Amino acid sequence: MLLQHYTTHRIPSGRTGNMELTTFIWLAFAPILMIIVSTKIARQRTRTRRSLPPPPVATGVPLLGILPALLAKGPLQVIRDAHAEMGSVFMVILLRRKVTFLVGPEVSSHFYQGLDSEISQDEVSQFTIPTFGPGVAFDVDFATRRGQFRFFGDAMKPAKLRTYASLMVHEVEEHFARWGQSGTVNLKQELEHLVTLVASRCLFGEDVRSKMLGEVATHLRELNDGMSLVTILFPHLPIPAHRRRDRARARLGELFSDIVRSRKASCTSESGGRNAQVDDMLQCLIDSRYKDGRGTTETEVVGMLVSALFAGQHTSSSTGTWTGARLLERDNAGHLRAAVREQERILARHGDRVDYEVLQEMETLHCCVKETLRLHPPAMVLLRHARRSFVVRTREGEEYEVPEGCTVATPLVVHHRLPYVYGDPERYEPGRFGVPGRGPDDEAGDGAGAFAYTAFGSGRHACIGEAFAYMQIKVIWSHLLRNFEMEMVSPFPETDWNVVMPGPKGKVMVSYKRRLLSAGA
Ligand code: HEM
Repeated sequence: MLLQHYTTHRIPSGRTGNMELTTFIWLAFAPILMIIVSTKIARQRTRTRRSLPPPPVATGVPLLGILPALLAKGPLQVIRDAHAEMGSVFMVILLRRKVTFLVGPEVSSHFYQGLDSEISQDEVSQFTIPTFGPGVAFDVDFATRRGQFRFFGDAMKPAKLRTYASLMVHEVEEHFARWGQSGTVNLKQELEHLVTLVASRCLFGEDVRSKMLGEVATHLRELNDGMSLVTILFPHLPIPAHRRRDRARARLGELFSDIVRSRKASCTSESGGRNAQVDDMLQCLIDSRYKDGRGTTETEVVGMLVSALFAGQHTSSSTGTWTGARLLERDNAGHLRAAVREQERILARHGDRVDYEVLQEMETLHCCVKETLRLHPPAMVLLRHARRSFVVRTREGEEYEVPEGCTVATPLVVHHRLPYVYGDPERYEPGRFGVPGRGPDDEAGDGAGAFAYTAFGSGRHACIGEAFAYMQIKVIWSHLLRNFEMEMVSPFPETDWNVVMPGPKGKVMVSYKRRLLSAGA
């Protein structure tokens, strides 16, 4: 039709007519030419990419792959051995599943920054559904999940964090007031309990907190214990830990549904169904709206409460305990002294006031926690699924094509101990983060670039609760440093590698004696 229109009406005779004819031919054929050229370029690119080798594969047993090695040596050793043998990009086969490991900042950018349509969390996170429950996280489509994470993000803005800081201080003071003049405690158990109380107080208000003392903390522990390495492969395997997990999730569902219902009932119709008096995360979640204007359902709010508690509870309490274990290690007496001196200086400046602004000044303590997280990241390995193949280039200049359809893993436990990123990587050295001028793109300060430090993830799925977690741990440890002399009386804890989020294994026994720190210059 278009061609007919031009031939009938637009082509006059003579020179001008010839020019118009030429223009017309160009206009008509240019798109076709462009398509031909771009198809050729695309084919050329595909050919170049196809010629790249896949990552080297670690040898394993037929059918089982590396499973026997995993059971014999544990995940950390298997990953370390494969990394030492094959370098920063390698593949292992686990029960016929291909898992490509990427170690080091140079090969991590697509993992953290790639589009979800190309490298996604969905396929590898289905095992979390029995823990988080229906209607949330990986039980829902991408858009709904992004909406739900936005609701969390709104509840973690600085204005809200300011309110949480004073609630945290109050809860921490109340908890440690129960300690005697001197004594011995299991620090791990103490902090597990305290972190649950603090999180529930800040995020869900008085309603949930009053129930916390009873059974919620126990159920959260059961959820964590029910997420072992076996769970990733067989989330519904009928083992006792999974049965306990399912019972715990069902009970938390009942408890939180009651709370949501009674909170909703207290919302008056004059306030548009909103509770104007309450300003906690529970209320935020109840009031939140998805982009299409839909409100949250009771099941979703309950699921989000469980998810937020689960995401923050074990991660923060184990980081609090590891921070203590590191600072109380004999070799680290100098770092402990530096952290105490910082508290003396802050006392001199602000008296015993601890709030959001004062917490920002605790840089030495911040670096102590950050260095703890480098050595003991609660998320041992982060996972994705390659929906499309992609190319990675190692530090040595080798290129590999990570195949479509495989699982992609970044093991933080190895990644954070690379000697070319962190000098003397096994040493606890909070000062490595304290050099002024180091930007977020050069966390390690040696030019290794972005993705060198990923305790809170990075890029598209970076942790939403990072600032909250730091605040909470700093409130706890500033209080302990100011009010107690402490000594670790059990050996330095080993790591419990059996769970997905490894923490300190066994008891962490600490003796304490009360003191009152005086303000220093
Ligand atoms: C020391 C404490 C914490 C650590 C070490 C930690 C670590 C992480 C890591 C590594 C990720 C990225 C996961 C990935 O890329 O696959 C993540 C994501 C996330 N974290 Fe945390 N987290 C902590 C505390 C919290 C708290 C207190 C909350 C608050 C509710 C929270 C909520 C989340 C959420 C919602 C995501 C998903 C973000 C997304 O996918 O867009 N975390 N966290």
